[in-house]
Amino acid sequence: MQTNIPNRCAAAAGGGVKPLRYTGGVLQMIDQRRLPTEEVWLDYRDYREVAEAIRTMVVRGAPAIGCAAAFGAWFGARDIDTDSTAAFLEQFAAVCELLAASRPTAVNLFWALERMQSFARSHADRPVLQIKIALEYEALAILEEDERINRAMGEHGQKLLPERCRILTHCNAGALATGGYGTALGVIRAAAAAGKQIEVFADETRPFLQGSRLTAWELQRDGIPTTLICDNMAGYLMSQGRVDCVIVGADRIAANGDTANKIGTYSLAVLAKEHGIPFYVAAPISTIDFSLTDGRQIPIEERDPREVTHIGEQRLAPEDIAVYNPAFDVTPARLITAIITENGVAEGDFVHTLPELAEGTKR
Ligand SMILES: CSC[C@H]1O[C@H](OP(=O)(O)O)[C@H](O)[C@@H]1O
Repeated sequence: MQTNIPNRCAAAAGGGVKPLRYTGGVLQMIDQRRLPTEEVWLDYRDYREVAEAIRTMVVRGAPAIGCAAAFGAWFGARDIDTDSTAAFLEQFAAVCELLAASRPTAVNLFWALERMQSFARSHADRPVLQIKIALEYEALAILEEDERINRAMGEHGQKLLPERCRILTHCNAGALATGGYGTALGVIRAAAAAGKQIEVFADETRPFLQGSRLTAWELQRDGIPTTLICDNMAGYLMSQGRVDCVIVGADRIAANGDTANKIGTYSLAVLAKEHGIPFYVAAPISTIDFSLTDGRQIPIEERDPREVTHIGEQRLAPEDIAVYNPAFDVTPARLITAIITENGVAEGDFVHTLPELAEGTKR
């Protein structure tokens, strides 16, 4: 069922729209493929439908994907029909495996599913019904924690910014990519809320256009001055001295700070280095994959060539042309000035400064 419910109140509060809502056992997600022209909310009650929503990018953005997967796992657990805890845990693992196969790069997906499974295992001494009830609350906790984490991240990040700051951002690392408030856009929101004079340049971010369709939409609703540019304009803008820093999100950060993010991020980092512009990554601790020593180990998703050859139904390229469509690239740590998290800002040798920040955080 589709419902058109304006979400002005959240936007007015400067927190941006919340892309997921859970009410009465139904997960409602805004269909991000149809923004900015249509604000359509879709209802989800089944884990397979949630997996498809992640795969087709109804919901996208590393933390938002993790939040959606947590509710998908809860839906799958709810429908398991057994009183045997061992059988339940085995079937629940299969539910999480299907959800994990939806997209490969954003580690938050796997972090959320592992958190749901380890939560279930830790309650293995309880009756199955009690485990199921507890899993619903764990999914809610993951969603509610996410906005709090992003607001803390925003406060740490905004302290890095001068009173007047012209920020270039890529893709959408906003409220739409999270449980609320955003990561890179959370830093921008926090700086604006602190009274700093913020101006944003948003890369359109081909081929899925998260920048022109989502970031521009979010920041316009917040009343934050934003200028949309094509991806190939970023270098010229920097050469004109019109960018004070770059702030982006992340989908997976290796232990040495190498960062996978939307395709085009690496190019921006090289350009920023050339022009002596600070390059910041904003991401929750849950986006750091300490099991990977460096970025070469991060799986990079390749998506449907049609995303490149078409805009909607409009064909842009000749039929049968070869297409390469990696959804992410990896920015080496040496090009990253600082990594902003909810626990503070990591700089310098990330191999040491990231674990220090992560100390004591449920990962
Ligand atoms: C707050 S992380 C958002 C992150 O996810 C985006 O990828 P996608 O839109 O394909 O899910 C992009 O890499 C953003 O930086």
